[in-house]
Amino acid sequence: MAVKRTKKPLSKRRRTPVTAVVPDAGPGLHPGKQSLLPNIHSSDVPDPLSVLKSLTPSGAETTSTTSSLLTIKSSKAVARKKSSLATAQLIRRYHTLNKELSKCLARIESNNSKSTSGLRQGAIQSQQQTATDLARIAEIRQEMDDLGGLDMYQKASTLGQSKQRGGDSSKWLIPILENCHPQLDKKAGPALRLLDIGALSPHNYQKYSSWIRTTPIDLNPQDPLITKMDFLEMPVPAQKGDLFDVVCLSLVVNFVGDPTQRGEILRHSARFLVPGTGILYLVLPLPCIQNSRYMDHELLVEMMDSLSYSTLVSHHFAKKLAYYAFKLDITPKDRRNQPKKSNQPLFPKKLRHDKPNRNK
Ligand SMILES: C[S@@+](CC[C@H](N)C(=O)[O-])C[C@H]1O[C@@H](n2cnc3c(N)ncnc32)[C@H](O)[C@@H]1O
Repeated sequence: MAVKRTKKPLSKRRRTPVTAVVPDAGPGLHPGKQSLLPNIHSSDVPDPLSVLKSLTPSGAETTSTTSSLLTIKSSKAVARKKSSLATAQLIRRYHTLNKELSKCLARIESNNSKSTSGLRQGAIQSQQQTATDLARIAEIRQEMDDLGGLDMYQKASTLGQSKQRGGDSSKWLIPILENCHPQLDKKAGPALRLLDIGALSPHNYQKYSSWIRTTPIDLNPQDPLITKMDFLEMPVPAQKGDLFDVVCLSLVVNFVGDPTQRGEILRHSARFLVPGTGILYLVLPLPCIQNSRYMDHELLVEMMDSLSYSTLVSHHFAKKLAYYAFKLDITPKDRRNQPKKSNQPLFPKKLRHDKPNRNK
């Protein structure tokens, strides 16, 4: 069902930078289960790849001496559960490190600008802080490497996409696209262009290739069919005909450590869509929406409205994930004459739900 939000009068709308506050939560983590997962350190996981391999369902112990089918099944289930926990822990630790890394980098950048303009005492303090941050960055990078780096994170996420864990998130989008394009002849060739950002597999939409043409991109492609590309540096299509009908950001925004960059990714997505019909498909871990002190459904919708996604076509909260489909306005703000932007964030970090068990 399409929910058309009433627009504020133009004079009341703010147009300053968006800072998307999406708290850390690994993909596929159920809010209620988070406290059961201790924070892991590199020393706790000496060789994540072998942990993952040994714990994958196919590696479950099912020897010929196993006395009954029931035992085989339960040992597989236990192995699957352990595998699930190992991947979830790895993903979560990677996210935490990524976020801390971004904070250190942002602080260094801000201290650099302070030390060129500020007072001597302040400059000394900034230099000390920068030295501390640089040392911490080295530790963080080492721990990330020890965990297997982005490559291992992606392998863990791919495991999280496997059918046993609910599959990839493309299936929720398909009925929405069918509803949005009722006249579309699915046999007449791939009429819809879809940009899959942060694609772990190039085959997520293969079943629908008769009517959807997919362009998968990723920072670190796991398949030669995926283009290596940082979306933030992806050039905006020069021709109208090169715009996309769908942009997918499935479990990507929460992956990004820096809140300003999260906002930038969402803002940049609007430049790739066909105005008036283009759909942004946004998937986030459910705790980002339902278990955060700073973010919730209403704030997300308000933020998206400020980025020219004023129509929430549909949303759905599953056990672990929140799915959103937003439609791009017919006249996106980026393509209007805008007054000069202020440096103040449009959505500063503000406490919305002060409850003890909520994510920070
Ligand atoms: C958790 S995986 C998401 C996988 C998949 N989309 C899914 O729904 O399961 C996040 C992916 O986003 C990619 N990513 C993050 N920032 C990106 C950027 N700026 N440009 C392209 N890919 C990016 C990462 O490399 C990583 O592979």
